[in-house]
Amino acid sequence: MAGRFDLQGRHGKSRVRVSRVWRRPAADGGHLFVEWSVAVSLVSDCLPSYTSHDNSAIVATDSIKNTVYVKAKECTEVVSMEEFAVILGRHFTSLYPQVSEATVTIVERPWERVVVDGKPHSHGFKLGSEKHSTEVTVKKSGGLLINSGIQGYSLLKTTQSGFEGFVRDRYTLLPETRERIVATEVTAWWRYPFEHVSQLPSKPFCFTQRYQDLKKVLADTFFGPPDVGVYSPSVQNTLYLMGREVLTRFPDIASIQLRMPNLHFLPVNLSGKENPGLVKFADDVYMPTDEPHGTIEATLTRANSKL
Ligand SMILES: O=c1[nH]c(=O)c2[nH]c(=O)[nH]c2[nH]1
Repeated sequence: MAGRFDLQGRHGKSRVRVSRVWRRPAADGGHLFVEWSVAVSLVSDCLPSYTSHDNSAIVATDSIKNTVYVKAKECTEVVSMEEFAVILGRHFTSLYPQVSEATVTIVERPWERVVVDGKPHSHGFKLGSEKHSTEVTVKKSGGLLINSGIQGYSLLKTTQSGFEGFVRDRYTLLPETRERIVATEVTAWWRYPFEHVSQLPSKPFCFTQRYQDLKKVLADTFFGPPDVGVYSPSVQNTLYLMGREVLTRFPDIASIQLRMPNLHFLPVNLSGKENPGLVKFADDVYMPTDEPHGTIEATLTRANSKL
């Protein structure tokens, strides 16, 4: 309590951009490279800095920023984003008595190794699209929360999608269809099962590999087999099947949250008095638009989960 008011504060540094190279020989697969945007937010007992001129308990946000670079330097062995976030969280909560909790958020810029003449390049990278991110909270007790996610994962298929049987009333114009384009930009968040730093796997569990595997399960479920695909009766149903497949394939994931906007491709029909039937839609010409777009989201949680 600070006088008559209940006061809770946090401070930290956002958008701390750091890159790291791990210089493996070409024979071992070449250089590894990451670019991360790191945010650190501390729960720290420094109330006098809010209510008076006493800054004596503040870990300066400038020092927080410097720490990100010091820890990146110290990671001489390859680390995943999740591991790096835990390293930072443990550092702040163990070094400073006044810091009871640290939340570290990292978003990765998706640099991907290029392939030249069919061979993975030893030190060349290009920027991909979808982004991997993580939010890790470490408590002084060692209590842990690791959520990771994917953003901007754009998926589209040109057929095997429809939408029928929905409410028809005086507000309805949309025709029913069994043939449409379906496109979305998936955002997903999932929770890892480690609840204390002592439970963290050394190896071979690798957060980065898990991200790649999970991404593949999401896409494979969305698309279906390469030759025939799989019919989607709604974005809702496809979203559910994607989430269910993740929970089925990865028993240690307790819960997944999926957001899948429905990015519309509208049939083009152009007609006027002088040019009747100028363009008649035959599942060929569309007007892409994401404004407005449908918003479909759901969270799937394992039925027996503690969450
Ligand atoms: O898959 C869909 N789900 C909806 O809820 C919806 N609403 C809409 O107009 N089109 C669609 N498509």
